[in-house]
Amino acid sequence: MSVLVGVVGVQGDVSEHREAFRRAGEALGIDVETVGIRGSGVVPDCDVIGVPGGESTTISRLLRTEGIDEEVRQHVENGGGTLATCAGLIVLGNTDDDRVESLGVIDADVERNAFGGQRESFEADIDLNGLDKPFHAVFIRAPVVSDVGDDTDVLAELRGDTVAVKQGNVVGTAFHPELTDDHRIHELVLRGYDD
Ligand SMILES: NC(=O)CC[C@H](N)C(=O)O
Repeated sequence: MSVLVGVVGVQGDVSEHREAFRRAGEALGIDVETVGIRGSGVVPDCDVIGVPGGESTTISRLLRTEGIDEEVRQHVENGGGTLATCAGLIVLGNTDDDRVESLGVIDADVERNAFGGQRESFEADIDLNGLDKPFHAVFIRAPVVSDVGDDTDVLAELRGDTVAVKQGNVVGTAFHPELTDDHRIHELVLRGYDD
């Protein structure tokens, strides 16, 4: 059996995510095929989707104009595996920034650019529930999760701020797990597809 992973490809680190999912599949012994999602009609065929970082204003607008937003909503509501990173987390969660049309399918309030000016980009080793060793996380103009709903678990915090969440098969990170050679977060999403 092979698992089809679609990475929303309207903007952001698409090829890095596709590669990370392939490598995570290899590590788990799962045959992973990947596809870029640039228009409607692809998400319904995907077992797993990734929504990358980039600029959440642009990504949310393109999802809507391309007719991908409702398909993503359906996928998440049907329990499909999903990895949403940085801007992807902003778009799938709830933000009160009205320049972003967030979908609200991850029950988490997300604050854009929460680390502000001088700490726009930084790296940190963080402990993440479900991983046995710390994860080296790259933060780029990253958001934080300011509140989560009852069905959403906090996976990781950085100095008191929530930076990774899990809701069923959906994992959201404020940082960029596709930018390092450590694919354990992509593996977390693929687990459950290994039979
Ligand atoms: N690296 C990122 O994805 C940055 C997200 C960006 N700050 C936004 O609000 O959309």
